Amino acid sequence: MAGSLDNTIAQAIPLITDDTNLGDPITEPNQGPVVDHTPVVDTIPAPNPISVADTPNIAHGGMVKYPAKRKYKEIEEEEHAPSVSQMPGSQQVRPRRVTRSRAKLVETVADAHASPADVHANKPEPYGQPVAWADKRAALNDALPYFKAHQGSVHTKDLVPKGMLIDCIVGIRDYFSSQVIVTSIGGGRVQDPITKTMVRTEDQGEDGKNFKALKYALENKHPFVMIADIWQEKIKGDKEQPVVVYMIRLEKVRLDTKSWWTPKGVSAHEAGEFGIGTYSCASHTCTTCQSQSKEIFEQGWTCLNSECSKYFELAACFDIDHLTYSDAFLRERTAYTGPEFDDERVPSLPSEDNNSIGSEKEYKQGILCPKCHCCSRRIKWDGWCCENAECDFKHIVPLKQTPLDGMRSENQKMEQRRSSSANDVHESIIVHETIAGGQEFKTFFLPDEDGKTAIGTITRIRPTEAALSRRGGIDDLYLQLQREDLKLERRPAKNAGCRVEELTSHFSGNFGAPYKFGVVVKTTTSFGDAPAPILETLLRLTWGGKAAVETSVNLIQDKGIKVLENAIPSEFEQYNEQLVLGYFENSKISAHDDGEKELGPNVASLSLGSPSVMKFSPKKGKNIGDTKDINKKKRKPVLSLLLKHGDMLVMHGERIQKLYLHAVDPCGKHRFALTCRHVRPRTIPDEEQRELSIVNGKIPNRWAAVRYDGREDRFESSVTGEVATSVGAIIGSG
Ligand SMILES: O=C(O)CCC(=O)C(=O)O
Ligand SMILES: [Fe+2]
Repeated sequence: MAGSLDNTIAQAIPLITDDTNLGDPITEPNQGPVVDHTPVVDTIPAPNPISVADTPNIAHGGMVKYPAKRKYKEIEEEEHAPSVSQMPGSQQVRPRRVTRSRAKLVETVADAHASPADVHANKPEPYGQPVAWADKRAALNDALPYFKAHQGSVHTKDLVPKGMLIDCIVGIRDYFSSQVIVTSIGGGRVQDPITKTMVRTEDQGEDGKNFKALKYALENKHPFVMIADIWQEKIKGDKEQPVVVYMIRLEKVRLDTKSWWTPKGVSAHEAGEFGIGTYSCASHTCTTCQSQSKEIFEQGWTCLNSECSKYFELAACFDIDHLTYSDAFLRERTAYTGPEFDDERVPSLPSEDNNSIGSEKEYKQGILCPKCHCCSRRIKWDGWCCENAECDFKHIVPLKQTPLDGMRSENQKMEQRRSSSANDVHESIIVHETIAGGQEFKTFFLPDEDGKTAIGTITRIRPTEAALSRRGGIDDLYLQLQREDLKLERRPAKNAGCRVEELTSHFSGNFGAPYKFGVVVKTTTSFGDAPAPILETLLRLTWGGKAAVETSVNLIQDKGIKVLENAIPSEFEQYNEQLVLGYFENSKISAHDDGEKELGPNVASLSLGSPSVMKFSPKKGKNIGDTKDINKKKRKPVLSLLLKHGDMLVMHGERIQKLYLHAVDPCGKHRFALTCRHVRPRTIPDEEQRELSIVNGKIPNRWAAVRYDGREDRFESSVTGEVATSVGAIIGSG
């Protein structure tokens, strides 16, 4: 189906160009006096790796300092980009322009792993500054409300396109000027098994997500830059066969302001800046199908209705690689007839608000640095630092203490909601409840693949009300933690198969022995330098960990539970590491195991603040639980547990980590999870690291002399014999 060339649609999709290499194909000026369809691409200077294209009502305020050295973009190849195999291979007969553009294009692809500095070489200085730019796609996604596509080129919301990313690998006929962009619509390509590049093997259909969204916007006049048209053309496919692709023509809505990427000092004509009505592209009616098509090619008119037998007949006379757009088509400008629209491209900085804590979801999004326009993610718990290494901009919105009553009501509501939900525990799991000193122990024996033999226990320990609210109790611990600088940061997530760097959704910080965990926690603070609430947590979890081991061992004996030999040890190895995770609203930790080879079999965590749901699922291929999904990566959980403020959760038995994954989804605005482990120094091959784990994991003497007894809910000093309900009473006087 050919697009109607008469449609003129206004769009407000911000156009984002990964302009490390913004287009190159049509680089050679037409011969003769007309030079305007030159410029664009090869002259678009692209000062930054990824930037938001200028739209007329954006003010480019302030001077921009560009990074001297730009890292090469870490963007996945866009779906709309052409592949190497689409590049023509043989020498061309026709125009210099095309021949050169092909050479350039091949170069472009070959350059795909070159440094941005090379890619930008020989491009002239731009007229203005980009509204927004970033080194990483993830930063664009985090900072810009109008571009949140982690893969693919078009960001849509409720089926309406909001932003489009055009990357450095361009199509054979792609065209970029100050006012017009012609490019293909992404989607429908597959990876060539040999070259690993994305190739087009067949005609692009109408069912692609991007096509549907852009077509919808075209028909409904949703504001954007402007989609002036969508139509189909033929290009060469993976085996040089002609394949049909959808092309799109984007025009700026307002033509009276200069685009930032226009080369400095060139005339309006050279930059391709034309008014409405100055040029017009002839349309002709097809004698076969009666539909109208514009004369878009320099080589002559062809019917652009792909359902017509005369569609793209030009291809019979010319190699389709040699088709070039006509000057009239490239210079014609379309009047915008859509509604007024808000063209705000610069989101405002989050500010302090009396009704917010500062950990609500809006505080986790990225910012657009007002100094250098770099899209910057919220990496640090305390605030935003510009991600441009050359910019010193910081934006701090201090987190307020979370009100205890609000936090409590979050917990209560969650408990009520969960009490009505069934099927949280798979039938193969043995469950026992015991009470010790008022604390509720719930122990779950996780089965091996035979469904009968236990291989580990999950114990949830729920404190008494008094243990939460008494002076020096768990509520106080939570408030104290919020006053400490825990050096929490979001760190690069290890995402198998994902080439785009993403940060973890939660913030983390490590104390004691260094620990590598799904994410790389590079730094650690020794227990000697750790703040008091971290060490108090260590004492509490040490009791919890030991109590869970004892309870498990007693239950095995008392109830005659069948256990895999040595899978649930009765010994407890003292923790020497604590990982603190901080969760804002909507943060979570996705499925993982804590099965690093350096770790002991016992892992205990304390939940503080908002409630959460922790789920255990069998790993792929393990004959456990519901086996209908046995070969799926994401499997149905066999255990789903509510973790409330003050709950401890102990995993005991290293086989748990081999057979199961766990994930935690907090439901609220602010949560901490503090998890202690035993990192076995002798298993660390590197001498320096081994030494570090011993030194950093050493508990300072005055803390090592104190023990928490959860049954009595009190701290005791083995040196002075003092007993108190608050650890401060002992440490302070010790
Ligand atoms: O947030 C939690 O409760 C769980 C944390 C966790 O799984 C971990 O630190 O490994
Ligand atoms: Fe974990």
